[in-house]
Amino acid sequence: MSKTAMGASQKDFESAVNQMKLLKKDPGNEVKLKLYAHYKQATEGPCNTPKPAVFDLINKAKWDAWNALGNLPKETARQNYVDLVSGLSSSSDSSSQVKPEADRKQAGYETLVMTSEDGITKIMLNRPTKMNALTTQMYQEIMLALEAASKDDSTITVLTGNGSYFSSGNDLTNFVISPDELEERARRGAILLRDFVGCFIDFPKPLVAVVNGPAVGISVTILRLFDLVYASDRATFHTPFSHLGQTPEACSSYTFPSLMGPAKAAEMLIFGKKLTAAEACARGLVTEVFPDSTFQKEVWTRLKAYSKLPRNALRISKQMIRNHEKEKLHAINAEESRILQERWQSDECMNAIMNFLSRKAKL
Ligand SMILES: CCCC/C=C/CC(=O)SCCNC(=O)CCNC(=O)[C@H](O)C(C)(C)COP(=O)(O)OP(=O)(O)OC[C@H]1O[C@@H](n2cnc3c(N)ncnc32)[C@H](O)[C@@H]1OP(=O)(O)O
Repeated sequence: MSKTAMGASQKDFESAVNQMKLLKKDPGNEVKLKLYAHYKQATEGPCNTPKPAVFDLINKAKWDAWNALGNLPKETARQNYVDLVSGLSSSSDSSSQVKPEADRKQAGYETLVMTSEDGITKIMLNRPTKMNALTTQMYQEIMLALEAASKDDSTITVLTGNGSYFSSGNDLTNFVISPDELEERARRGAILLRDFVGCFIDFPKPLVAVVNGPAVGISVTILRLFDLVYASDRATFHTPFSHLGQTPEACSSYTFPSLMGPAKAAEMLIFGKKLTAAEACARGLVTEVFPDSTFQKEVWTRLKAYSKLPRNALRISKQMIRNHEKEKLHAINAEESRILQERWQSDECMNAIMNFLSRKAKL
């Protein structure tokens, strides 16, 4: 649907509203909130209802989105709504078309960029405007990408981030749900977490993290399941679980104390101390730190040289190291996921997420 000098007509708007009802694929919470806000602004004007109670998570998030539009004119909101729906319809149209094999690989991932070159498969988190915060879709796509990488003919697999962050961890809007959905969503979240971490425990080839910028939460704890961790000196490592009413995951309740000693692990995992790249390297979480100005060049030169080493020897050596603790890691992963399932339903966790969503608290 094209824009006109006058903006979208009422007819365009109504047709977009109807198109939304036919949309097959869930566009995700973020887009749904935007659509809601623009619909309300287009039909009722600026937000005019009382702010919902703090525990009414879903209505509060909707109210915030509508209220954030301020005095945006109805015509502009109508046009924005039409544009949003038009973007969604064209992407779902194109995904339903049959594509040639080569295209399908690229189109398969919406939140990642996956490339293979010089014996290296690179999985890049690609949500730079949200600091590569991990949505449910992203966890699922990372698992698919790891499975594909485990079977391709590359020697090394790399995970990195696009933009200024490696990743800001779990996307906190994953928790924007109504109270009656909470139990079921926590149950599904725990399964997703267990399966996600399980893919890293079982990954059969050398796995390298290229930590291009700050890392938060699960994007820090998962690092101990990599074989090499290269970090820019701009990167920081932050696990603010207690601040979020949550507890450690990705086996870190076991791997961090064994890596850096219980006292240093407690400082990070219980008290949320943020480490610089140099500190993380001193504690054994990072293999090597590079100046940000030469980070990409130095790291990729190093990895290209490693990727020429005998592939099977690398793979077998990695598996020999991992096999000593694989069973234990899976048991710890299951237990941590079970505990988080309970935590996600706690008032402490809900309050922390509400604070983030209402921008009272930032790390
Ligand atoms: C099923 C699996 C469960 C696994 C469990 C894992 C536990 C964890 O990972 S806990 C860690 C959770 N992460 C956080 O608590 C980080 C929250 N984010 C922040 O504190 C700040 O955004 C951050 C310090 C990372 C960056 O601050 P700024 O540089 O000031 O940028 P902005 O805050 O303006 O961020 C830009 C944009 O991105 C959105 N964002 C960033 N991180 C997240 C996140 N983790 N979840 C949701 N959204 C995130 C932020 O809201 C901004 O969005 P807009 O306002 O729409 O522009």
